[in-house]
Amino acid sequence: MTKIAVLGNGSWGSVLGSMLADNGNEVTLYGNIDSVNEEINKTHTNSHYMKDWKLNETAKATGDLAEALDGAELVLFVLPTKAVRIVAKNVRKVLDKTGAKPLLVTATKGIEPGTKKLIFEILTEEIYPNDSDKIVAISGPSHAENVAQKDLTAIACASTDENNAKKVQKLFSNDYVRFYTNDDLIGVEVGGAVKNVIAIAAGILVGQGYGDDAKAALMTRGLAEITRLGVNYFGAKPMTFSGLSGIGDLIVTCTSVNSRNWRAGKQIGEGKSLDYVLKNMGQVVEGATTVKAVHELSEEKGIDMPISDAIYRVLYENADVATEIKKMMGREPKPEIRL
Ligand SMILES: NC(=O)C1=CN([C@@H]2O[C@H](COP(=O)(O)OP(=O)(O)OC[C@H]3O[C@@H](n4cnc5c(N)ncnc54)[C@H](O)[C@@H]3O)[C@@H](O)[C@H]2O)C=CC1
Ligand SMILES: O=C(CO)COP(=O)(O)O
Repeated sequence: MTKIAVLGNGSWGSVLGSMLADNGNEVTLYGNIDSVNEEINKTHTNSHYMKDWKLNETAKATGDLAEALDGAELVLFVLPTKAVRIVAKNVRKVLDKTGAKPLLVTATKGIEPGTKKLIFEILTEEIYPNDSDKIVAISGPSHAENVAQKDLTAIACASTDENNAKKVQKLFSNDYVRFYTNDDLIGVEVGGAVKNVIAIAAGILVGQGYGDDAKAALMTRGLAEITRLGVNYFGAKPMTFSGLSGIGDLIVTCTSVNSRNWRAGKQIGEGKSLDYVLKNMGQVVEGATTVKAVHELSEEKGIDMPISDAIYRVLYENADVATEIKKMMGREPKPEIRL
């Protein structure tokens, strides 16, 4: 039995925490909403984030970070990107006091605007400077709603240290979720983060009434720009984007009604404002944050990211969706394969 702290008890944190408890581990969930912590402890439910579902009864919740981290050998970050740095700083303070050196795992999918850092880079900076070997990222086509129902799922677990990736693979795998190790930590994180932007675009196309050809074109060209950014700016391996956290996650997020990014895009395509959509979602829409970082990179580094740039303009510069689609289709002719 491994003692695990899960930071973030929304939809994915609750489901992963419960799954790890099902796998025989001692799990404490940490979250910043008292009523959610109380509900998990009293009725083993989390009705705001996961309707009609019960957590493993041994999983506990707390709003006290030191209590969650006490004795933890593994700390799993399942927070929205915008909360990772602040919580990581607080984790560092606790670990400095106790001297503990737990393995860090991130399930968060995003790029921090401003710094343009991936999640493992934030955790390295804030918790283990110069030692990213102690960090593993998990990413792949996996919706909390499906895993909660024990649907069959496959996820990549990536680290610069093969043994740490294998540790996570062993601890997290069971008869319905299969984990594959991957040595491209960067590529796995880039794929998981940027597909959220493309999923917003996929939703917008549906909201505008476009069909299957448009969806397939968007996903394929979306993967091309994810790969271009991953390889040219971050130094990812191109093959990673043919894997679970590349094409795999792109497929599920661009096609599933469970995707918050896709649902947000669909409403925007139907004419709703971003503010309205985010307020009513009640859960994180990571693509709306990551698109800022991607747009900054496209402008500052000259990386050609036409879909992400158009989504940025629609979300943050009031650009008209139909005009953006027309502009995209009218770009100068290009060869298909180029990095
Ligand atoms: N929901 C899903 O199916 C999946 C989500 N992810 C990723 O996991 C991450 C989290 O997503 P969800 O669980 O879906 O989000 P969510 O919106 O359902 O829950 C977020 C949780 O984080 C907590 N939180 C926010 N700020 C906090 C802070 N400063 N301190 C402590 N707790 C804080 C909230 O109280 C809430 O419990 C995202 O990066 C998402 O892309 C990845 C795979 C699947
Ligand atoms: O990452 C996910 C699926 O793999 C979750 O996507 P959404 O945040 O769009 O729901």
